Amino acid sequence: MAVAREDSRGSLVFGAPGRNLEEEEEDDQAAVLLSVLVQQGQLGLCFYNSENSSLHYMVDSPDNKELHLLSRVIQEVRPHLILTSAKQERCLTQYLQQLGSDPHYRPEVVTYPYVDFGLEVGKQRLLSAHLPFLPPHISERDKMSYLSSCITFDSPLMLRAVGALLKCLDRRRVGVELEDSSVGVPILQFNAYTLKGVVYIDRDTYSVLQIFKSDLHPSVYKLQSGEKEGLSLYGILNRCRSKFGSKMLRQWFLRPTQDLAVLRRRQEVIRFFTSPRNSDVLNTLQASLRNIRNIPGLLRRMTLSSTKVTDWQRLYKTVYSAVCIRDSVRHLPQSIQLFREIGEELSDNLQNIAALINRVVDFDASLEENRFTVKPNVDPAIDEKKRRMMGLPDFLTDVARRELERLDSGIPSCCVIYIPLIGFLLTVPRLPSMVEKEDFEMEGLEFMFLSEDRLHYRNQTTRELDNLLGDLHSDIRDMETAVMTQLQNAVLEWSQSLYQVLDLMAELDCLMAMSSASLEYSYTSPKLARHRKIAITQGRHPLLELCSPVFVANSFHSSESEGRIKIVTGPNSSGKSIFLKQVGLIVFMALIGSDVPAKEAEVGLVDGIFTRMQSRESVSVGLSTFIIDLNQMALALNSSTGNSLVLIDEFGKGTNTVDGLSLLAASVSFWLKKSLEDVPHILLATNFHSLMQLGLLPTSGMLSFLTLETAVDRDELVFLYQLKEGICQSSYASNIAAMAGLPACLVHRAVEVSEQYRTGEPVKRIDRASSDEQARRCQSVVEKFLSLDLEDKDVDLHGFMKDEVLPSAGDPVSRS
Ligand SMILES: Nc1ncnc2c1ncn2[C@@H]1O[C@H](COP(=O)(O)OP(=O)(O)OP(=O)(O)O)[C@@H](O)[C@H]1O
Repeated sequence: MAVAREDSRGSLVFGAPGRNLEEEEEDDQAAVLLSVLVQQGQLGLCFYNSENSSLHYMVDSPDNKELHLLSRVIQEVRPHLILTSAKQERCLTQYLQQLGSDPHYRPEVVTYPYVDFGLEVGKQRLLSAHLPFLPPHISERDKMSYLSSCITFDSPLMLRAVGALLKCLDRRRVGVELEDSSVGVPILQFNAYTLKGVVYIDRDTYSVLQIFKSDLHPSVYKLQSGEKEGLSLYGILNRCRSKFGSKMLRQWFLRPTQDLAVLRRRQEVIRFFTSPRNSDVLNTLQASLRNIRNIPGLLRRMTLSSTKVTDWQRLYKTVYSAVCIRDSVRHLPQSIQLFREIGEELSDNLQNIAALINRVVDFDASLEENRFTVKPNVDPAIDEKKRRMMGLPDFLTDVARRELERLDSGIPSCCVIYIPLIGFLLTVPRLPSMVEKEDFEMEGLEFMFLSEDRLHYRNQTTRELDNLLGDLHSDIRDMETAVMTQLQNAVLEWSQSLYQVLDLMAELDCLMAMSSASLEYSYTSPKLARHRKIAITQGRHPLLELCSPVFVANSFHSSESEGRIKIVTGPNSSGKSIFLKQVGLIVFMALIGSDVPAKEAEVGLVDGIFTRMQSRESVSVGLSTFIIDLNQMALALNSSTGNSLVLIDEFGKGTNTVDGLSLLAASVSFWLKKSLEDVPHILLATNFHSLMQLGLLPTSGMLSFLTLETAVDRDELVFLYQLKEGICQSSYASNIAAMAGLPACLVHRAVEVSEQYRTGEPVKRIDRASSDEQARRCQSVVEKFLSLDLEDKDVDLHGFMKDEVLPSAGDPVSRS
């Protein structure tokens, strides 16, 4: 990480400047700012998301020295800015420095003085925060008791972090950069943030299993516009109709859960929609969901002065569609929890909001005038002014006629016009004789200006009109703006009902998306339970099955009785990695509540999926491939529990064979030495056949061996991709090399050497044939030498040596 620098406010700033918050606001990108404190093994944090003006807090929780919990939160939230105290624990400093070495993600790290993280300071800042949903004149005591229902006050570290975060928001004016300085940064909702029950999956696993596939990190809060999802599990399951549905799905993907109640709630909805009888309902609801817009964005704009006509239209459509969806869902089985909640919890407030907007906003006129316009009968004063405004043209024509009669006979015509903010004016055409300014003067008229060849004047009559009618246009505008503010406040007071719409609709959208995918790809609903068993019958790889014309399904059973450690061998390209990944993906899908690609599946809720598979790009990380492999293996060995799934593919091949083999054998033995309940489900693929041939593993009932079937047909290897019990006897490396197009002579020689090495024979040198050739050449040199007449003075001995004996060695005489 780069050196610390001082920002304009005297705070220390580390690392790359990061993305500018103002720029992001223009891009309509959310800014996420996270404030964190670590003290004596406890972690306290909170973060603000400007997209929906929400403050998320996490109750103080224990974290280890490596700050795994913090790293998990950062992985999920991807804050643009991390704020912490200048006085902090070493582990946090180290963690932040390490974060700076990640080329894909460089948040701005800012430190504030320790005093900004005081507990009382935090509470005071919270009290004076801008909370638009509260009535403006609420007493401090009432505000405090209300706040205690929004945010927990018994997490001191978190509260201290909140204080500093609020200061930072105010200083940077996050989301209100363009507003008047009296407008505070709004907080529209408080959300408790929790990772409890979340299945541990690290970034490498997400990447190797192709759960997400995009260059940028899959952050919940930072869906980049223009970011394309490649072939990935998220890509094929995300059929959400709304943006917030996609966001929620992403969050589910980032937080696979062990919470059985949550998973069953999702499963029962998917089961309903995947029933062929209900496909019409699915289509109708999906169509209505399209009309539900970004409620947080709309509400945020209502706290500022930037509500547009289109915002009112969208809000009306959103609320109206939500009411329609609620009414349709009320006809679906109310035994399904989500349907019941939609039916009950989408309150009549929504109808009230829709009715109020419909009664107040004149959408046609608003669009025409491109400003908020009120319907008749909302405010009698506005109606009166508008009436006057409507009658104005006739009335002014009358006035103009009378004025013309009073003017010089040389003036051909006269009008009375109204210009907003200036008032009423008399206008006459300029006569050709009127050249100089003095020529414009007329008796009883005060010259104002010349525009488009017309002269504009004020006189007694226009002044009387000003007094009588006032600045009608501006008055109407001001009065309508006041009505809009009242309407905004009413909507903001109902914001809780609107957020409820958002959460329930997002959930419905995600589940309908997963149902559509399940129908299209013929998935099945897995049985979930709190046991330590995984049983997948005829499982498939959800991505490969879409790209491959034929996919061979395979089963996987892991339990105490069927062995928890499976060693998979097979020739290269026989399907080992795909099998490992397919098991990982099926378990993952079950843990987000989705149906799975299998004939049948029973999945015990695992607490983590650990992988040691192909390594990340080592150049950018700055570590050798082997070190990365070891790090991944260390994490699996140290952090997996009897309830985890561990997938290991070709561990140990990054160093010399014997050392790699020993490390692999030692790792398996490490798990075998554990008591039965502490051994994770392990699936290990290897090309080290000597692991079994040399008997490097202890005999254990926990260990079982699987191999992928192949056949040789007329010297050609055929992959059957079918898993069976046993150990692969040959690597078939030569057949595979030949299939890959290596030259036949090279493959032949490789087979020869391999055979001699295996049988312990000395490896015969490849240059034996050419030594005969050499003997023949020597003989010819000797014969030529003997034929030379050494007595003859003209014999070119030097040339002979050069050409025949040492053709490439330069000057042999001088060398000797
Ligand atoms: N079950 C299957 N059905 C159909 N095709 C499969 C199946 N499994 C694997 N394949 C095909 O075989 C290819 C190689 O599979 P995979 O990468 O899993 O082999 P491997 O045994 O791990 O090879 P290596 O040991 O060289 O890493 C896949 O890209 C896919 O095209």
